Amino acid sequence: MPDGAWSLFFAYIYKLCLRRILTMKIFTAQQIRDADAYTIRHTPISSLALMEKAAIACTAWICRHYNEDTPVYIFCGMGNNGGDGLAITRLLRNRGYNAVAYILHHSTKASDDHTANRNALQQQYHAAVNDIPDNGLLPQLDRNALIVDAILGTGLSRPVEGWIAGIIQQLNDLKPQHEIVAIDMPSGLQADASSINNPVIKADQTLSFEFYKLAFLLPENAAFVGEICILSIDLSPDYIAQTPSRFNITDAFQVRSIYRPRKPFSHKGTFGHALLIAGSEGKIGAAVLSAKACLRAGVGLLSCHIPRCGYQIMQISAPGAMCFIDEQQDHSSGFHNHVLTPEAAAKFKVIGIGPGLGTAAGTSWALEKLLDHYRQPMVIDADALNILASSPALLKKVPAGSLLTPHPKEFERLFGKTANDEERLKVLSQHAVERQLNILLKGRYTAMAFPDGSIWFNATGNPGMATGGSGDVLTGILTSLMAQGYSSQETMLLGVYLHGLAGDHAAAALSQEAMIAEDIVEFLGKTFLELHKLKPC
Ligand SMILES: NC(=O)C1=CN([C@@H]2O[C@H](COP(=O)(O)OP(=O)(O)OC[C@H]3O[C@@H](n4cnc5c(N)ncnc54)[C@H](OP(=O)(O)O)[C@@H]3O)[C@@H](O)[C@H]2O)[C@@H](O)CC1
Ligand SMILES: Nc1ncnc2c1ncn2[C@@H]1O[C@H](COP(=O)(O)OP(=O)(O)O)[C@@H](O)[C@H]1O
Ligand SMILES: [K+]
Repeated sequence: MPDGAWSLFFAYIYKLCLRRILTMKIFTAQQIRDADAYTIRHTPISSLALMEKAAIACTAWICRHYNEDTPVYIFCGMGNNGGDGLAITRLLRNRGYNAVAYILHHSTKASDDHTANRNALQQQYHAAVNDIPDNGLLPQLDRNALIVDAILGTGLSRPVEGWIAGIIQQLNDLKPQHEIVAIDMPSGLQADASSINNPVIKADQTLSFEFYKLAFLLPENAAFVGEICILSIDLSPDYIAQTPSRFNITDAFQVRSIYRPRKPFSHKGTFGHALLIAGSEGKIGAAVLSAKACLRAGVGLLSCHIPRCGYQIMQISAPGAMCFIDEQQDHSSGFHNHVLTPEAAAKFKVIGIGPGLGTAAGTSWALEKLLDHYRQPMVIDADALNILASSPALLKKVPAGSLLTPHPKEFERLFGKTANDEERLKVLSQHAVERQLNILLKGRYTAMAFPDGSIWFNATGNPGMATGGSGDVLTGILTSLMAQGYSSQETMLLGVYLHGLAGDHAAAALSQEAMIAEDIVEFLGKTFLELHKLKPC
């Protein structure tokens, strides 16, 4: 290739990487409007052309997923979301689809781009434009038609009510005979606030522009959002780069830039010695899963503190791990002895505690003693969290920089009930900031809150991981990465991503149903290889 072509190629790859990094940001509805306006002001693209770009991307997606025989009904509002719908109707017609637009007059004034697209559609395909009167009655729809929801997008300014709410209800009632594809947002869903008890379209698929919206990542909105596809419409990279966002989503390139491949002359001392405190009678499996994950995620040395009943089980299941055997048969109560002096504590790069630990009185007592002496960041999970939840004074003693990994029930025990998911995120972040802790809240999109107030979501993982022991595996991975010298924040971002991706590989090989927590450990190897192959951006 000539030199000029190479530099063009590299510029293209750089732009691609930059765009990937930029679109990790989750903007508010207002910031998205600003991005839109900035792009129109600072690049040679008009607002109508931007709408056309959005419509072209949606049309291409629809054509890839539905054939020309599918009747398409497009319900359009009076704003720019409706404008998108009208443009999509025209573009689908151009491609031979029987697409018809229905306009809902929820406002007396249409946006300029809505009007321009209405005129363009009417001029080319007069019969494709219909108005729905405000009696709120839906037209008769052909069987198995596709419904496109372009009623309301990020311009939603209040909960939907009245006859528009009635239309949303009627459209939802048409499922499952008809699938619904929402443009940008399912109508009625607020981008940045809870929509609990509001009328919202229940989309099977949401085609959204440029960014994930916060609402898409909240469990309470799962029934509205369906599958998500983010379509790029080339909003200004300058605006995106210079605009701070509190919420972000991790991606492969970001975690690749955190991941540090091993240097040829490194030795087991380079990768740290971790102490894992886990297991009680009947729950030694949790300790084993965690230990195996810790070893597979690359720790240099691993010691496990376990009750007497777990000794043989651990040595046989995870021969790579060393064992400290507690005096107690069925639970651990002497693990604080490892850290009574600073010299003893310094032996371990990190302590991971919790999986299957139990909440016996002796265990709670030892945890209190441990927290009295140990000031390094720890990884705290499961029963260790339950013990902390029962004592606010103990929670205060957790060393700054520690990682707390509650699932929703443990979170509620620790920090109390909340009215909705948005409020729960606020509480999550507030505790991370005030206590200088890194706290994740497990789920489909695990939310990770950091002491600087930022919240990162993870998108890897699948429902196959909803099986006992998956969380124990995560604790092992996080403990391992901390031991290897990753910072608390790096550990969380990288560890949660790897855990989910290993789960995705396990599901692809074995099915979501048949995969079990051990399989997440088994597929960590494939996951590291995949990460290693990526070039950091
Ligand atoms: N930024 C981008 O990346 C790009 C964005 N694009 C698209 O633009 C969309 C945003 O468009 P938008 O700003 O015109 O808002 P939109 O969602 O159509 O709603 C506004 C209308 O709804 C009304 N209204 C509000 N609440 C209501 C309620 N509860 N019940 C009833 N009515 C309600 C409000 O009227 P009013 O409040 O005055 O009554 C107004 O008429 C975005 O989602 C995307 O699809 C792409 O085209 C290109 C690039
Ligand atoms: N539907 C899902 N999509 C993605 N990840 C999931 C899903 N269900 C569970 N997980 C992941 O599996 C893990 C389950 O953890 P946890 O509930 O603590 O399990 P356990 O206590 O049985 O070890 C979490 O990391 C969670 O994010
Ligand atoms: K919509």
